[in-house]
Amino acid sequence: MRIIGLTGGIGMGKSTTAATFRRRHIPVFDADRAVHALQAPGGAAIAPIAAAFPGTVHDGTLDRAALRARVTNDPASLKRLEAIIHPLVRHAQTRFLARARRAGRSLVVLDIPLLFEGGAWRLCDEIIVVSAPGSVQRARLRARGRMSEAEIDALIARQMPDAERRRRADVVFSTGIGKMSTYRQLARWLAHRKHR
Ligand SMILES: CC(C)(COP(=O)(O)OP(=O)(O)OC[C@H]1O[C@@H](n2cnc3c(N)ncnc32)[C@H](O)[C@@H]1O)[C@@H](O)C(=O)NCCC(=O)NCCS
Ligand SMILES: Nc1ncnc2c1ncn2[C@@H]1O[C@H](COP(=O)(O)OP(=O)(O)OP(=O)(O)O)[C@@H](O)[C@H]1O
Repeated sequence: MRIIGLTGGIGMGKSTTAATFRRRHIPVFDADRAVHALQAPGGAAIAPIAAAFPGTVHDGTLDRAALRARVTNDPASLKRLEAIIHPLVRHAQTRFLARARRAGRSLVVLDIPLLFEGGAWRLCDEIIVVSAPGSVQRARLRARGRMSEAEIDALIARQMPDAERRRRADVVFSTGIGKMSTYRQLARWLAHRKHR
């Protein structure tokens, strides 16, 4: 089974690219979604977060904005949160890979924002990085309207620089032009792989 890593900075187009893989019946592990599931009511991360960040969990429900505010400009708190979340995500990822192997899959995708930082790149046979100009990235985040300009700056600043990610990629999909162009790059890449 070949494992493809899919990563890129926030808003660069990971989810959009992952959706295209899914449409082609290639299973995708979505690390962000796994985090959300762990943090949903009843999720395994709720109790440790409530203990480490008092006041962010009410009646078993996580206040994401409150937790985000706590960790945004506080590297030590973010480290503490990551130390809770990342082992649980890795566990979910291991289960995903085991299930895919049992199902006899030949190709799977790991969609992980922190693919390089978290070490999952080591499991991958090939790595795709999605990349768009910084101005496009910021415009997309602004359009979502969920983060303040300061939160956007802080998040981009603490992520790995785009140039470094591209350097470590086997293939880069440019996602700054339009979705059709990204679909075409992906289709070409998949077609090429089949002949190997
Ligand atoms: C701080 C939290 C509660 C904020 O929640 P919120 O709903 O506002 O954002 P969401 O989780 O949807 O993430 C928004 C974007 O930020 C990126 N991001 C989130 N956490 C991190 C991080 N620690 N480092 C880099 N990027 C991150 C996500 O990949 C995503 O692209 C949440 O992001 C969290 O628990 N983060 C820590 C877990 C983590 O490291 N996740 C990274 C993916 S494995
Ligand atoms: N190739 C593309 N061309 C134009 N717009 C795109 C393209 N890819 C993604 N977008 C748009 O950019 C925004 C971010 O895309 P997407 O959600 O796929 O990024 P992401 O990397 O998964 O983000 P996050 O890191 O926050 O999860 C979306 O509004 C999406 O419609």
